[in-house]
This record gives sequence, C-alpha cells and structure tokens, in this order.
Amino acid sequence: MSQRSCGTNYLSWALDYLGMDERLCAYLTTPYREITVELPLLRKNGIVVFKGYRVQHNHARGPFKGGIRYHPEMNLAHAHALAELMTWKTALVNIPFGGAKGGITCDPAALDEVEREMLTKLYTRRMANLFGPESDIPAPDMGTGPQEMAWIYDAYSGYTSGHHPGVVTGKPLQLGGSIGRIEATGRGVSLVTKWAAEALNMSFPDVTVAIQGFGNVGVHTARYLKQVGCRIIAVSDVDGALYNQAGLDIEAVRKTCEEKKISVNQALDYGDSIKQDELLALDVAILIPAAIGDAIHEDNAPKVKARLIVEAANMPITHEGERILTSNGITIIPDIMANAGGVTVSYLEWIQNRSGLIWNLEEVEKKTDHILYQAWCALCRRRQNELSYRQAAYLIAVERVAQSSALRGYI
Ligand SMILES: NC(=O)C1=CN([C@@H]2O[C@H](COP(=O)(O)OP(=O)(O)OC[C@H]3O[C@@H](n4cnc5c(N)ncnc54)[C@H](O)[C@@H]3O)[C@@H](O)[C@H]2O)C=CC1
Ligand SMILES: O=C(O)CCC(=O)C(=O)O
Repeated sequence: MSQRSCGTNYLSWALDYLGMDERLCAYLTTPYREITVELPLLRKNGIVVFKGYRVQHNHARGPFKGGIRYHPEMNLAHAHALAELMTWKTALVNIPFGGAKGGITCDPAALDEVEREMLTKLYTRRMANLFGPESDIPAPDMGTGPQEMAWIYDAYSGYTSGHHPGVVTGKPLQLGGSIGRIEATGRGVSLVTKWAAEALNMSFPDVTVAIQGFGNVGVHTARYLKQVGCRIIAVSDVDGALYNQAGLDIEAVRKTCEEKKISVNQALDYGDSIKQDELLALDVAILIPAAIGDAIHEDNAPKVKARLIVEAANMPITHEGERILTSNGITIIPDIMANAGGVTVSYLEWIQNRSGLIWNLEEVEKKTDHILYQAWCALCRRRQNELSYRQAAYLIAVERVAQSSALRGYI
C-alpha cells in the first residue's frame, strides 16, 4: 500500500498549523462508511467472484462525490485514500460536495463488453441504496469512462423506477452528460500547468514536457498543452514510452494507437521507444505523472530533472519521493489542484441535470475556468511563497471542511 496511503501526514500538519485540535485528525480521516461487496459474474468458464468497493469519506459540505476505478490493484485501502483525497479536492475548488471513491478489483481490458456491462450493473445494484443525486454521485476514474457511467445510470434508474441523470456524472452526451467532461481533467491540468509555469517565470509555452500515462487524462493534457505551443517530447502507457526530442505529434500517436490497438512505444513512426522510467528522468522543464499512484518514489525521485511536476494523477508521488524532489528544488503542484478540472465539470453536469439546462462548450469552459482560477488564486495567496503548494492546498481544504463540520455540530 502507498506510503501516501492517505493524507494523514498532510492533515496532521495542517491541523497543527491551523492550531486545531489534533484529535480532529481521527474524525477527518475516518470514513463515514466503507462498503465491500462480492460480485459474482458468470463468465464462459463459470462464475468468477469480483470484489467491489465504495468508501464515502466525508459529506460535511455536500453529497459524496468521486470516481469509480477498475484496476487489478484496486482495494479498500486505495478506495479509502482516494476518497479522502476527494474530500480535500472538492473543498479546495469550493464546490458543494464531499469525498468518495469506489471501484472493482479487475482488469477491464480482460473483460469483454458484455461482461463489463454485467459487472458494472451488478456493482451499481449492490450500491444503489448508497448512490443518489443528493447522496453519492459516482464518476469516471482509471479504467472507466462514459460507457460505464451510462450503465450505472441505467441500473440505478431500474432500481428507483425513475430517471435520475444526476446520480452519476461523466455520462455520454446522449444521456445527460455535459459537453466538455471527457476532456475536462486534462484541460484543467493544462490550465494549472500554465499558471504554475508562469508563477515560476518559466518561458511558457516554450517548454518541454514529458507525460506519464496516455489514457483519458494523459491524452487530453498532452493535446491541450501542445495546442498552446508546448513541446511534448515523451509520453508513456502501461507497456512503455515514446520519445521524440523535436516534439511528438500527439494527435497522430493517439489515432495510431487507437486504430492499430497498439501501445505508445509501438508507434515508431513518430518517435523512439524508451523505458518507462527513462521518461521520468528526461531533461524536461515539466513532468506530468498522469497514470498510477506512487509512480515517483525514493528510488527514481533523485533522477528527476524537471523543474516543475504537475500531479495529473491522484497521489503519484510518495512522501519520501516528495521530500527528495522538494530538497532538489523541484516545485510540485498537488493532485487536488492539478486534476480538479474533472470534478469541476462533473459539478456543472450535475447542475445541468438537476436544472434541466443544457450549456454549450463555451459556457462550460467559462464556468470551469472561473472555478479553477479562483482556487488557484486562493492557493497562491495562502502560500505567500513560504509554504508548498500542497501545504497551502491542505490548509484551505481542511479549514473549509472543519468549518462546515463544526456548523453542523459534528465536531
Ligand atoms: N478520469 C478522470 O476524470 C480523472 C482521473 N484522475 C486520475 O488520473 C489518473 C489517470 O486516470 P485516467 O486517465 O482516467 O485513466 P485511464 O484508465 O484512462 O488511463 C490510464 C493510463 O495510465 C497508463 N498506465 C497504467 N499503469 C502505468 C504505468 N505503470 N506506467 C505508465 N503508464 C501507466 C495506462 O496504460 C493508461 O494509458 C489516475 O490517477 C486517476 O485517478 C484524476 C481526476 C479525474
Ligand atoms: O468527476 C468526479 O466526480 C470525480 C473524478 C475523480 O474521481 C477524481 O477527481 O479523482
């Protein structure tokens, strides 16, 4: 399990800094509810029992909110850590939600489409009494996307005999999804990267960038950064990495990988294959981990040459990794700020679903940019060039959650 298995260290630090009672730590880290369910799926060779999870961490500020992850290493402890992170993320960007996370221990690529549908609907039926537009609202995370959200919507509608599109966000447009949600996380990462680079007086967009992870978040981050003029010199996925010092043609790499069903390191018309760990050690201005947790740790952190790391993934850096990077003068923009564009557009989707309004892309982007920029400015004000961005982010988030909890009489 991750060294940064939950934000307890940062939380303790924040409570201490804020002069709050350390005993609050137990309340603020203990999940409201943790559920594990068994999911027996009939496959060709018989029944296979999968495990599903939902951890509802805190709902002092609004309904539980957070993604659904399908990954072979998903477990209850990961769901707990990621749910807690959602509590701080929604508080930091000041949207009226709490934090939750869920998922299934499975390799989605090893399941066919019918199996993924059966498993998703089974999971939803098991969780249906927890889910609801006013209580707990799932969304995509690693290994899930609009199709899984459509199945969740359908299974929940069956359970309630009604239409409640606000029960889940990240849905396809045809089912009440918001325009802009698919690319929202990557777009948000690219905006935050720009603001952070400018704050560091880097010559943005004239910078080199390496991105670990070429899924939903990695691809869209790469596309937006390239669009504004950055040079993306390397990207990677679970099988390997692709490097081109002159800059990768991101759209061509994405299209080739999708059409030929190959990994990025096989798209050799566009660059050279390198090892995944080599990507982290490249001489780039900006490094963006956009894949798994704990990707940067004590062994590889000393090799990182980037000046700025933007955490597009959730918890991509271990505590020890962070200590090494920081002592080497590398600036880190924390996950709860960097990747908050996703949950922000989820919030806008939820509002549209509940109000019956349908906003166009310009409206969604304008509202998103406003929310993210407010959070970024609050972060910059709070750190006053003395604290790390993560410390400032935790101070803002913990204070907001503590205030709401106190007003409700929880603490
Ligand atoms: N999808 C969303 O809206 C949001 C996602 N995130 C976080 O962003 C990260 C990526 O999520 P998605 O892009 O949605 O997932 P995804 O499932 O679409 O893509 C994951 C990518 O990571 C790659 N990968 C997996 N293991 C790897 C490894 N060891 N080395 C290099 N690459 C590896 C996969 O091959 C794939 O390219 C996760 O940490 C997730 O929690 C955070 C906020 C919102
Ligand atoms: O869009 C959402 O509601 C949550 C996305 C998510 O799981 C995350 O930000 O880590």
